[in-house]
Amino acid sequence: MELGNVENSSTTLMTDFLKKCGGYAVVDGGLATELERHGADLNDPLWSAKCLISSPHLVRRVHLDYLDAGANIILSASYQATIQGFVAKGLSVEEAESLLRRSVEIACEAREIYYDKSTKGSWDYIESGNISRRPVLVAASIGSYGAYLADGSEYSGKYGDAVSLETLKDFHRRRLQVLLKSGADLIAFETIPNKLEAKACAELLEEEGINIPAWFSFNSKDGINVVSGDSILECASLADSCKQVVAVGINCTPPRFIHGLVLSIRKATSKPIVIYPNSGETFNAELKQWTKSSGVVDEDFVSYINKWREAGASLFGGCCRTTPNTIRAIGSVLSKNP
Ligand SMILES: C[S+](C)CC[C@H](N)C(=O)O
Ligand SMILES: N[C@@H](CCS)C(=O)O
Ligand SMILES: [Zn+2]
Repeated sequence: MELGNVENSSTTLMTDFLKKCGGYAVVDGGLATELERHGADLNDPLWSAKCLISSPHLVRRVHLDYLDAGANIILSASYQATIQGFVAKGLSVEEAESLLRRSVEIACEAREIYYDKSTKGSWDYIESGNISRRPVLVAASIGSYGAYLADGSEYSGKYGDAVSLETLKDFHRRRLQVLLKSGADLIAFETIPNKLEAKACAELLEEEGINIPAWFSFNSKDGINVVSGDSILECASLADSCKQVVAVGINCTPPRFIHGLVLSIRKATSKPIVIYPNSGETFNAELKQWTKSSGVVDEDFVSYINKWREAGASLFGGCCRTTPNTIRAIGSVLSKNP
């Protein structure tokens, strides 16, 4: 496919999707958070991806809970699933690649189950007088290199001088190729902590001639820059110039920082902006636990939504420590102000 066509078909997918959703779409919430709430122990270098081996039924269950809560986009459990990480656990490369594909298949199965249930909520989208199914996209999650390091590096973005653009491209290449052929509608690059990694992902998308749309989601700890200190404007501009990127945004960042970041991103791109903050709590990477003190309750989280919408965002969900209740509340706010 020529690059011009790639841009057109990718952009159309997101534009049509948002139109069908009524202009604003609901993204799911914390996947790992819910896996833990259901009893999974994620104190492991694979973190949530461990469940792809030990409890795939639980992953499907959590996807389904988010669909029941109103999500239009669900993200696969591949955030910290890497071929390198699975091989370090003793799996073969073939088994590792199969688990990556499985992460997307599980999300697709949840979507099928959800549609089959044909509940009132799943038939609430009306087009030309006809009642249709609520649009649901499955996004293949790709966590940053820092996620694979399993030491919380996605919250610093400091990879050291030894990690070059080529290192990052080599790290991401094969997983991206596998996930591209997994049946996902969208690739979600999540928690990108620095400009170098954004550049690596953008170059890979272009070099591989990829015809599935992608979003780039950065994270921040000051509301001004991405976590490494790189400029959010420069990161968003980089995403803007990549043809395959259909949305740019922020995830796993405290809600109080989002408004300013949306305003900055809007200066760099006219592409849809995706926002899925965490609860505002802090992650202790050594214990792999969250420090509870500083979080916001669902009502507070949701009170920000209209402000983020006015600033220019159009896809809203939650990241770590948010739950189906958060997502239900987001859907409710959006439907009250169509
Ligand atoms: C988004 S963080 C909470 C994911 C877990 C982290 N990469 C770790 O393994 O410690
Ligand atoms: N999609 C991942 C992101 C972690 S930052 C999750 O929700 O667990
Ligand atoms: Zn998160």
